[in-house]
Amino acid sequence: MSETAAERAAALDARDELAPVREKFVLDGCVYLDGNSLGALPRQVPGRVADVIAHEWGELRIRSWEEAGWWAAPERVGDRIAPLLGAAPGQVVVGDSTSVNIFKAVVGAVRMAGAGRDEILADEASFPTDGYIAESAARMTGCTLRALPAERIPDEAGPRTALALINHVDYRTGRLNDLPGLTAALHEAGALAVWDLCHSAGALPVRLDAHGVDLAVGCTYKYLNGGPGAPAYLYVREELQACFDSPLPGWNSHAVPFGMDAAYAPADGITRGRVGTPDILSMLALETALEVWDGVRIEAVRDKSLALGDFFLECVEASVPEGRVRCVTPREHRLRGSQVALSCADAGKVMTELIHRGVIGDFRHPDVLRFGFTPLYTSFADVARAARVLAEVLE
Ligand SMILES: Cc1ncc(COP(=O)(O)O)c(C=O)c1O
Ligand SMILES: Nc1c(O)cccc1C(=O)C[C@H](N)C(=O)O
Repeated sequence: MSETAAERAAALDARDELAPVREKFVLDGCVYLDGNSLGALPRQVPGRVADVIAHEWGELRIRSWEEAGWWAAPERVGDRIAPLLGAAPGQVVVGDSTSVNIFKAVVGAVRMAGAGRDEILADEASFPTDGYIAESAARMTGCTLRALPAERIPDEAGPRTALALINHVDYRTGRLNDLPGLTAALHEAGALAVWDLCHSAGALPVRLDAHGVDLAVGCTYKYLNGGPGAPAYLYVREELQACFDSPLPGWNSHAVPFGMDAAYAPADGITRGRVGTPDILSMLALETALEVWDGVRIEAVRDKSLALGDFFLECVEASVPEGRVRCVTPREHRLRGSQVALSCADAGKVMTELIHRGVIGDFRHPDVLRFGFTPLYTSFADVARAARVLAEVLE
């Protein structure tokens, strides 16, 4: 079997249009399938960060806010991410963590929703931070919070619903939620759709503008390879920006930040999603990391992601002893993100052993082995090797 799988992998790699992109990353002899938690390092980043430190900080110092473009970086890098989200320019701003942006988006959406809308719906399978922040935002705004399965939202959204906060891809199972359908159902109910794109941005086409998404957030350290703690982003649809009333109106979001006025006046446009001084070193590392996307079609990324997942599942089925793992990721393409999650007895110990043997995935409580596929650098050979090593560990 392993020879056949290796041969098939070689044939698939040989006709992969994204194969050359792998060379743009620093990788070692391991099979790295944890890019859905921390993306690999793009080769260009260390040199750029060294230059920012030595030249822009070391020599230009304070002048860099203007001369090196530091001040405008949150909007500029936002515009660099926007095409990957299917967003026209001027709607994405980079900064803060995803958790902080969830807070801005949820409170901002409640404030936009208007009188009588005092209920927040939240996808119950969300990454925990989404639920924690939504709960606090609900308490602060006098709303009630109702957690429910995402697919119940069309039936449950009603005249009191201000918004629903939904994860595009479930971090644990890899299930892809129906962004167009759920957004349309929320609009039908007069509510706003707020999406967390952490596990979809850079892995599949999102098409925020085309589907009329209201607000969205996401991190940049997974499929966008921005690095540990890289700043997150906030999307506010252009038509809503004039009524976006940020709950964190820091001076960077002021219409005249250097006017130092005691009274707050929000900037126009997506700039009002900013808060305080941006983390420039991380922001510029991210900007450089995004260069790996030059010339890459997100549709090609999606096709390869699904092919990698299909191939992994085939190899696992052919080689892992029957009954040792159960796939908790939907097989259907329309329901799948860019990872495969396998439920397995002693999953924590199994993952430790996989990592010891050079296959890096991760373990999620209580029994899930997660394998993330980053089409820019994951090869079919990686996937065949991961399945083979998994079979060896489980034998
Ligand atoms: C879906 C989702 N939302 C939010 C977060 C947390 O984001 P942050 O640590 O940037 O606040 C993560 C992962 O860490 C996540 O997977
Ligand atoms: N953000 C992380 C971190 O700071 C440390 C370890 C892991 C993470 C993650 O991103 C976890 C990830 N969101 C997940 O899907 O589980």
